Amino acid sequence: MDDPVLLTGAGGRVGQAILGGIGTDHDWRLLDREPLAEKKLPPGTTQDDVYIADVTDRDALSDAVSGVGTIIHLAGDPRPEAPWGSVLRNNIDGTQALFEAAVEADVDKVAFASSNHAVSAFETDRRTPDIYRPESEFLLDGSELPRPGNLYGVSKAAGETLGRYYHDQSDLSVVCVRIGNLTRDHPPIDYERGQAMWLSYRDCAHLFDCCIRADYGYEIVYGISDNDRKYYSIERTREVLGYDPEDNSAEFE
Ligand SMILES: NC(=O)C1=CN([C@@H]2O[C@H](COP(=O)(O)OP(=O)(O)OC[C@H]3O[C@@H](n4cnc5c(N)ncnc54)[C@H](O)[C@@H]3O)[C@@H](O)[C@H]2O)C=CC1
Ligand SMILES: O=C1O[C@H](COP(=O)(O)O)[C@@H](O)[C@H](O)[C@H]1O
Repeated sequence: MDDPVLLTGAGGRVGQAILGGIGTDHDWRLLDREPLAEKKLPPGTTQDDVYIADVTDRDALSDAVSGVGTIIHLAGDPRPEAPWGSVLRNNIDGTQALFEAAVEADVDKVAFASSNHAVSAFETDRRTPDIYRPESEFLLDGSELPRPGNLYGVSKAAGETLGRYYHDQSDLSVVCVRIGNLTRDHPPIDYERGQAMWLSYRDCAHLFDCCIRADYGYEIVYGISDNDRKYYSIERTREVLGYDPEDNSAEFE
């Protein structure tokens, strides 16, 4: 197994979903630019395992990645409406710094938090809302070119391309997970798009556990629950990572 695992953006929603599900299964290092309250640390992890640093701080990153087997890289600006200055700094520069540090430290694997917004412009007026419904056969499978619907999506497509570059330049394994809509306890209400791309907290934790344990080269996969409504295929996620989701937004309708 590829422990210790560095989790960037550990204090956020995705980070906490992961730690809530598999917090006791790995030896963690947690990085965030904000301090992490005790309640955000899984059992067995202490403030000594926490790095309070910005991902654009290359010296701090070099310290945090030393001796690490796998990195789950979540830190960044998650807002679909985020302005260019913020995604350029936090998402693109930060992700480049992260991959560079990973290669320099001989890390084995990086799982990168990409997004549905890297491909959200596939949701044209002609296709929607039909593709959000169970009868639709329209499926993206990760082999399509990015088609971002906003500058945040552009930054995620850039992160995927940085991953491709660093994988090709070194033996770093990279999986880019195009995460759907992570919502705790139940799918988003009255929001068909969100129900089609719902990722439950337990499926999220299981998915990133698979990213730590599986063997891969370079992959782009979708990260959603096994929803009846879906326009993202999770076949590749199952095949390459062994992902076996338990939740389905249809069970809440
Ligand atoms: N929540 C969701 O449904 C989805 C999230 N994602 C991606 O997953 C990742 C995590 O998202 P969330 O947990 O929802 O966001 P969040 O805002 O809840 O958490 C992000 C965490 O990263 C930290 N952070 C932000 N910029 C940083 C920087 N420059 N250096 C160090 N730490 C920094 C923040 O302090 C925060 O704790 C993001 O990259 C986001 O784009 C992708 C698709 C869907
Ligand atoms: O990438 C992300 O996607 C989710 C879902 O997008 P939405 O536009 O349907 O809300 C979003 O909630 C999350 O904040 C973002 O990081």
